[in-house]
Amino acid sequence: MSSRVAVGVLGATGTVGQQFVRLLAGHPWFEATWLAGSERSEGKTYADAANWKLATPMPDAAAARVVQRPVPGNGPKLVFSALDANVAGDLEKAFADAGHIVVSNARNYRMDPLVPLLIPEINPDHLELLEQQKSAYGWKGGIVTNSNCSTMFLAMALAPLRALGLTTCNVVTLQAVSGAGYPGVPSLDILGNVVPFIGGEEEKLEMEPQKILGRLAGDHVEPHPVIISAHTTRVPVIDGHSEMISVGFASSVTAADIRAAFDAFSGLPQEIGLPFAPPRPLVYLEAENRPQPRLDVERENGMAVFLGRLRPCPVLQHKFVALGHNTVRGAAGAALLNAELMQAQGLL
Ligand SMILES: NC(=O)C1=CN([C@@H]2O[C@H](COP(=O)(O)OP(=O)(O)OC[C@H]3O[C@@H](n4cnc5c(N)ncnc54)[C@H](OP(=O)(O)O)[C@@H]3O)[C@@H](O)[C@H]2O)C=CC1
Ligand SMILES: N[C@@H](CC(=O)OP(=O)(O)O)C(=O)O
Repeated sequence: MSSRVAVGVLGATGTVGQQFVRLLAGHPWFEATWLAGSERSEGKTYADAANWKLATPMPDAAAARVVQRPVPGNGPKLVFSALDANVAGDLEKAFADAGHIVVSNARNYRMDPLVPLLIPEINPDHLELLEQQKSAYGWKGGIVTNSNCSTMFLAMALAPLRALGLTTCNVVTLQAVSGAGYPGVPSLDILGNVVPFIGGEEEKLEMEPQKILGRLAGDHVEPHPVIISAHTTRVPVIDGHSEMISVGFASSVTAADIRAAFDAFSGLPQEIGLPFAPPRPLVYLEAENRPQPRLDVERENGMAVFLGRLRPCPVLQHKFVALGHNTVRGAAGAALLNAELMQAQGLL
């Protein structure tokens, strides 16, 4: 019998769900024993239900599992959610109510004041909000979320700059098509093209980092005061969101200060050696034409954020490029790291 903790995946058949299934197959602590989908998939084997789009083969154990109906109370205590946001609100709440710990990718509860919007390298203490959920909402379980994928890479890059007096940020994203799920953006809209609109994305990029970078003050998070302006675009890249970031500070900061802050950035996952923690959360690439999605996004198992091209900005003070894997560090991998931290802290 396996000594790994049994876990479930809601939305296991989708783009992010498939990354969960792939990453969990080799996980040292967790074992996916329960895979759930919509009515479309219920009762089929995972092999028949999932339109597998990853370059690695579908894990054998998952292929043979029968996809379940997402009924609260069924399945293991810990469930990862890769649910479509149209249904995640009601379903995740019902699972938390029934005693499950829901570690979610969906946007529905990210800005709930009592739900941790967790990046373990930045705000592990925000997990203390789980206790408040129990008393305020009466849930027997709880909900922890990871951020929007573009927010993830921006917040990771900005976190070490707080100590330098970060005040303002302008970000322009170039987001991969896998961010829109499957089948996602029609090929005739995206091939040879750039679409300068992703619904709701700019609002999330402007608000979520303030909560993530904020300070836990008893029963709530005081948002970090950084002001962010975001432009988001969809580009014909398969995996990997690039971000062109400019930053301003309360007083003059040198490029050397920023590089030192990037290079020194590390957190609790690295300190306690969580299985999915990248050795360095931020990896600065020296070449003048990096990071690039095709060359860099799969490095470090897709769990690090790659930075480069730090240079002066004549409008704010400095500018640089960031890149991250949107369905790994921006979604399934981030949720796995969140759950690893919770397991290490005895919260599961
Ligand atoms: N793609 C990305 O890069 C990122 C995505 N996210 C978020 O993660 C979530 C999943 O995204 P993604 O994988 O791209 O989406 P997909 O559309 O690829 O997958 C959606 C999943 O939800 C399931 N589902 C849909 N309706 C129901 C229902 N009524 N009951 C139960 N299950 C249902 C689907 O099951 P079935 O196949 O059986 O119909 C499928 O497994 C979304 O909330 C998204 O916003 C977050 C960060 C990054
Ligand atoms: N909107 C993101 C993916 C996503 O689903 O984000 P969110 O979980 O914040 O809705 C993208 O298109 O790349």
